[in-house]
Amino acid sequence: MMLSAVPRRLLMRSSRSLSPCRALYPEPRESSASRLQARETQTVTVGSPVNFASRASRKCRSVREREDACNSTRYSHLHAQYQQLAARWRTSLESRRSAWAALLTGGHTGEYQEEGAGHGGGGAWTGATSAGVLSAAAALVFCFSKDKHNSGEALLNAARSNNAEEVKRLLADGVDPDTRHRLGWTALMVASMNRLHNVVKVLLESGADPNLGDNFSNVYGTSRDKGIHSLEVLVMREDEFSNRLSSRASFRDCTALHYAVLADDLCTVRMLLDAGANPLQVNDLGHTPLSYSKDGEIHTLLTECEEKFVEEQKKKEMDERRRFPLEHRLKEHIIGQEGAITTVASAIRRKENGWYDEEHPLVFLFLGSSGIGKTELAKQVARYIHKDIKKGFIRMDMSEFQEKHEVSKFIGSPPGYVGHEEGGQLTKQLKQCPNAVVLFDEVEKAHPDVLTIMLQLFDEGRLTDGKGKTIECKDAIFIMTSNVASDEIAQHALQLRQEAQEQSRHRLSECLNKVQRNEKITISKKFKEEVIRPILKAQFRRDEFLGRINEIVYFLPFCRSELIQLVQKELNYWAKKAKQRHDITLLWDRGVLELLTRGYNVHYGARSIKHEVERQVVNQLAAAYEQELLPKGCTLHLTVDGEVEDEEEGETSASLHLELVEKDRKTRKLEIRPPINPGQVAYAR
Ligand SMILES: Nc1ncnc2c1ncn2[C@@H]1O[C@H](COP(=O)(O)OP(=O)(O)OP(=O)(O)O)[C@@H](O)[C@H]1O
Repeated sequence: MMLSAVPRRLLMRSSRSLSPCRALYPEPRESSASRLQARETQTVTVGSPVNFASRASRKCRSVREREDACNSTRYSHLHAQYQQLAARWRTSLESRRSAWAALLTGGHTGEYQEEGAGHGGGGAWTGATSAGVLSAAAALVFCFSKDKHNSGEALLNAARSNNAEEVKRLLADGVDPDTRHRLGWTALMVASMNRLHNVVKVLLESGADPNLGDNFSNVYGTSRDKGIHSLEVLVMREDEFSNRLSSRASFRDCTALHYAVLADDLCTVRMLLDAGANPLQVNDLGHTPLSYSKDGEIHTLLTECEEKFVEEQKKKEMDERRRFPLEHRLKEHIIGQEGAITTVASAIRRKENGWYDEEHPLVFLFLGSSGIGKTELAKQVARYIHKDIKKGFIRMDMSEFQEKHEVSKFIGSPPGYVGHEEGGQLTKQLKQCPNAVVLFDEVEKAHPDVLTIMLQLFDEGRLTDGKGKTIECKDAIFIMTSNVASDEIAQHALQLRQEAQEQSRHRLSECLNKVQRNEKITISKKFKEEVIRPILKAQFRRDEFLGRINEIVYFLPFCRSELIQLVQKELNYWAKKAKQRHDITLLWDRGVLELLTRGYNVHYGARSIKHEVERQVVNQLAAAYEQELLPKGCTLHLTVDGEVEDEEEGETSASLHLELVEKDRKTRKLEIRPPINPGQVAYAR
């Protein structure tokens, strides 16, 4: 059932509960015991929030019944625990109330007595004390506690007791307005739930964040997470937060605004919205504050604010996109592949700004050899669009759908067939996020029937699963990757680079000794039409399939400067690991980068660089570590023995070795015993 459908009825208590903290409330003319007894005789309607809310007392009652029936030791124990807790909380609450009362009235001189250490912390004062006998000094000692934890607790207590002056004073003393209760909520949440307007105002003025979410889930979940008895959690929640909320419903990630709406408090809702509370923020259950509002002023206000907020957010995103274009973001993660990045970013820009055909989803085909950044680019696009990459990125390995019967794995089997209940791999994930970035990896391996389904998906922007349910996904982005024609593309790119190099050499050789390479190349239209299109047509056999692809994106082999960046990235990765795991600082020369680029293999792309670094550098580090040659906290210098020629061709006798940097900055070559012998590693193209 959608919680939003019945949130208020289930989340809020319509009458007072019979929990231990209720029995402790200082209602003057009735003793706690008689109240507890009276409440135990109340009839509780099954399924109503009252019934729902009075679990602690029901537990207590059931304990007694069972005790009478079978004298079970287990339940006597629970009962005893309950009694003990109730007594402890009575003492604690009464003393706190006394302290607050003393503070509020300006304080009286008198005496106070502290209970044994470890009993209830700062608030555990003797239950015999009352507001009258508590001295102002005692109250001040209680509230002026210098301990950070205690002052955070004091803030929460002051907020709960509607003591705005004390809240102000504590905040002026430097207490963090966003301090959390040990069960997860903040003072602003407490004040919002309890309609304490002055406290809300003071907290917001002091910079309390209205968009923080509660870490408290429900009584049982929190009890499990924190390792605290559920009764104690229940008592704390009722006593120190609110007794009007269900103990079962989850409140994780509820903001102060969610609570103000639950409390039906227009004034607090206004204050929070004015202070920048986000009306679109969802809690753990995916509900915005609006889902908890009744029809009326709060509902209207929140609806208006949601619309305004969406507009503002759009504006902000536009500004952000202008200041930091998608191309720049992608280039932070992807080395080279400028053509691919520009093509993809331009298509997404068209979509984001409303310059697109909203009837069809965006479809890309990424072509190029292995390990060259196709998957990485798809992931980065998903991260940019969705932030939450887990749901926003769907990856389908199309080699799993090579057989005709595997179509059912893709979209689910029809009723009566095996696996009908499970649903399809694609449809299940698309249902969760219909505007996801979907990667169809190695699409050339898919069975033609699967391609037919994909064509329907690309063409109509919707998909019908085995159960007959239709998923609308016109806003999704579909990316297919393929290694088809990768050799031709690589060959063509290398040829273009060579030609560009020749031209540069020709132009510059007269004035420069070293030729400056022009490494930017563009795949020609002629090559795409005459070489690539026929290969794709032969592979996919259908013009309409190719016709539905918005952009065919070409990924090219890495040039020299890109290889240097890849090696640098890899070494940075290992240097970070060395520091984190072993407190070792790793440094290297430029020559090391040059030498490691020689491990590049055009068929394996960036993966070949990763493996080369592992072989030549990480192996040495691991062996030196094993042989205890690396003192803790040392600095290592990775350097090259021999000359690394600048030319890409030919062999070199150069090799890598590790040096230990001594305290006087002198270096000492590490003698790593076999099997690692870097001197024997020769680099061949
Ligand atoms: N251009 C690049 N910039 C940075 N890292 C890259 C680049 N290309 C590949 N890598 C790294 O190499 C690894 C493999 O890359 P990726 O998965 O994107 O390859 P691919 O092109 O999809 O190859 P395949 O077709 O084999 O799946 C990843 O760890 C990725 O980070």
